[in-house]
Amino acid sequence: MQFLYLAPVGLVQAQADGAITLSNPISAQLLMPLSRDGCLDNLFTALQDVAPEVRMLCSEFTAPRGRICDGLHIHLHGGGRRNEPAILSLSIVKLDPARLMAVLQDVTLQVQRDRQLRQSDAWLNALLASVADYALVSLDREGRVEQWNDSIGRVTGYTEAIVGQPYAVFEPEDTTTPERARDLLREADASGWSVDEGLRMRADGTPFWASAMITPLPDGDPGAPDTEPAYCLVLRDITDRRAASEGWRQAVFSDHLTGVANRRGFFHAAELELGRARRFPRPVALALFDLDHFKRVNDTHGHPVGDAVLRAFAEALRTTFRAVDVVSRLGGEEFAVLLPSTELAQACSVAKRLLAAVEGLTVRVDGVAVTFTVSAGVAAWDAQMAGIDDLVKRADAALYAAKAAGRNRVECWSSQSTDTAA
Ligand SMILES: Nc1nc2c(ncn2[C@@H]2O[C@H](COP(=O)(O)OP(=O)(O)OP(=O)(O)O)[C@@H](O)[C@H]2O)c(=O)[nH]1
Repeated sequence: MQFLYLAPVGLVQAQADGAITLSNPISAQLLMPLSRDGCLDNLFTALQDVAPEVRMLCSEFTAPRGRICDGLHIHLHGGGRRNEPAILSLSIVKLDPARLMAVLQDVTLQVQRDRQLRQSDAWLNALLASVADYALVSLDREGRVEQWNDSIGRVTGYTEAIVGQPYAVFEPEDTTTPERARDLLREADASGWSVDEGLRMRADGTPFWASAMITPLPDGDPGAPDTEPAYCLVLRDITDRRAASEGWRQAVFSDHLTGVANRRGFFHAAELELGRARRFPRPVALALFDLDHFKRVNDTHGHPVGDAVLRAFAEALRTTFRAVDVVSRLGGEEFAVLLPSTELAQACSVAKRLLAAVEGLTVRVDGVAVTFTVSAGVAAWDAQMAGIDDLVKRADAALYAAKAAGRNRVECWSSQSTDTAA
């Protein structure tokens, strides 16, 4: 009896003909406004105007007990204003041949929310179906693709098999690091969004230039499982726009002779990378390269052959280092490579690999075959450094040590190499 009174839903016990034998306050609240004469003694009479079928449903239910209806929605005329119920949910159970139990609930808000959700879904589906050059990707907390949709298929060609993969799957191999991918999520957390522009790859291996914007989804529940959607990634194919600005970028940031980044491009990229390393600590290494006795190449074979050697060396750098590494010509026969997310030892071993590749290289131009060697100095970023100039100084000291020790070798920075340089 106490349960009947305290239940958060309307409960009505009635006889087979609808005569009410027991009801709780909530059911009275819900049914009273429906009653024509202000009396509440029969369930069927109370529902006569809004759900006349209930009487018939009960009379046609011939089994001795069982569920007559479940969650039947009753739409009330004129409801929904001033917080009045507009939709009731009604379930009726036949307890035995003589008794019915009805459960009534005001589901107005719930139904409205469902309708709004369905409407949002319809809008989103319409959007996904009509956008031509955007892929709208939901990501989980770890940045993995959470769901596939048509826009992803259209822009990137990926199928549902992409679900669960890190969003870096859209980026060509070696053009990013897991740290870089995480940076964009953290940046989005901190400032509401993050944008990255760069090369992306379709499932069939064709590249396109994309702008990628990540925004955290509102109301993310911090306790939700890691696989729940937590970010929205909007990937836009901007190859056309990029083509228009490419000439300008090339002129400002590329070395005209070798096509790698120029001094300006290097310092621009390095400042960005060190900014990231300051915010989200991770290793960064720098390798400086200087061709050995390059003056002799020019003096012996002429300047055009020297140029061909510089171009061949830049190509060797490009093929040895990862796409995410910033290969640049600082000037003359001096080159620099910035290696994000790389420890000193790893950077030294790649530099050694490069020297070995150069040793096996013969540049043939105008009937002349030229071989050459190169020296390298490698240093690693540490948080005590004021900026990129400090890192360049260290790598330069190591390079000086490599030249002093006989050339065609790699030196990693240590306090001793600083002494040598001094
Ligand atoms: N062909 C060509 N030569 C260049 C270019 N820029 C600088 N150089 C030459 O690079 C040479 C650098 O010579 P040095 O600084 O004496 O160095 P090195 O002969 O390589 O000797 P070490 O570095 O001590 O091994 C000079 O002869 C410059 O003229 C360029 O764009 N093209």
